[in-house]
Amino acid sequence: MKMKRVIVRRLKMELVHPFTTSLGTERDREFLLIEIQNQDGLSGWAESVASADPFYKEETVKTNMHIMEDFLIPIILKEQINHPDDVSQFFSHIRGNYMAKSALESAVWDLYAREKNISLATALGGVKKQIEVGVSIGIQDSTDETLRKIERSLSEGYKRIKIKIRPGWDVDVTRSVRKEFPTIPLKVDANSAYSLEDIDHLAQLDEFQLMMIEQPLAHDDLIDHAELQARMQTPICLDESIHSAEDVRKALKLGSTKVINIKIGRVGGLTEAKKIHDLCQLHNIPVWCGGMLESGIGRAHNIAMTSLPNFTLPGDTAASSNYWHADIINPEVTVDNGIITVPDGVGIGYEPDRNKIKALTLEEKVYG
Ligand SMILES: O=C(O)CCC(=O)c1ccccc1C(=O)O
Ligand SMILES: [Mg+2]
Repeated sequence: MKMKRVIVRRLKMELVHPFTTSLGTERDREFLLIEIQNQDGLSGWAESVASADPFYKEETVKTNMHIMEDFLIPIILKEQINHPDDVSQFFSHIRGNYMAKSALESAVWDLYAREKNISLATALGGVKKQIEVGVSIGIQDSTDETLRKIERSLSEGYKRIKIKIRPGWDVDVTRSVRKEFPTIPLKVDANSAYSLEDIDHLAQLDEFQLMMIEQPLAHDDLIDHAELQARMQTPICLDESIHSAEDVRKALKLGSTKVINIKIGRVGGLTEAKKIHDLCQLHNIPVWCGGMLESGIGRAHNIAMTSLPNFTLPGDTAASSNYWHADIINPEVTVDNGIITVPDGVGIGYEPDRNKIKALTLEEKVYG
């Protein structure tokens, strides 16, 4: 592969509904969209899941801009990349900055699949033609609103429900949900809102036959999660704590987790995501694809990755219309009775809509 040009666009898209977690409320998403062009005029696309604020993880749109411009893009333009797996090798001496690396690497993956005239799912070794998806429901103003939102999602066919929790909005709301919906696949996500001091409180969640509790403790912790897991029956699923297959190896050794949420951006790209998938498969640890309120382009990468065989639990990849008035791909991502059909078109399988992208672009930088 020979990369000719990298275009970084900064976009802002307004969410259909505000999304509240223990980290705060998001009303829109500002993010970087990457287009990498080769000599033959083909383009590979991806987005960075870094947001404007460093609340979920350290990275932001601005730190991504800096790392991409000063370190990563010069590598993409200079090195001979024979396969997308090479990219993470070329990036490996740059510490951290997973989301920035992932955005560029994922665009190389899309370009690679387009050059080979195959789908990204096929390029990754995907096997599933259809994937099951659930929905992530933010913290609402009242329990009633939460119940109504869940009811609507279930009527749309979503295969499982995740609700966000935080101190003051956890055991009681979960009890109400369970009472109204005794048998639905249900899980909760705390986004690191608790500490081991809350161990007795969190253990009350064992009453509710949850599929899992996602990232209850600190964003960078493995040790305390192991102590909590020893105390709770509900499986712990790590999100924020996992950046690599190495992190997964350590978490399994410690007993910190029984399920892994894979987010391509959080682990530095699709090559590392595949490694985590394979390692978990080897250890009979189920994985599922997390979400970061992506536009259609990041969503398309998530769908391709979820076609790998060990994505056995429904992911957070809901329909475009769950987030956006109008998405930036054609067609939009649609969900039929909780199922997305993995596109078999070339690359990510959805066409980026240049007119819509242009209308949402606040800034554009061209390299090469
Ligand atoms: O619908 C989605 O994209 C998932 C939303 C979600 O849960 C989330 C959104 C932003 C940041 C972190 C998380 C999370 O999974 O913890
Ligand atoms: Mg999470």
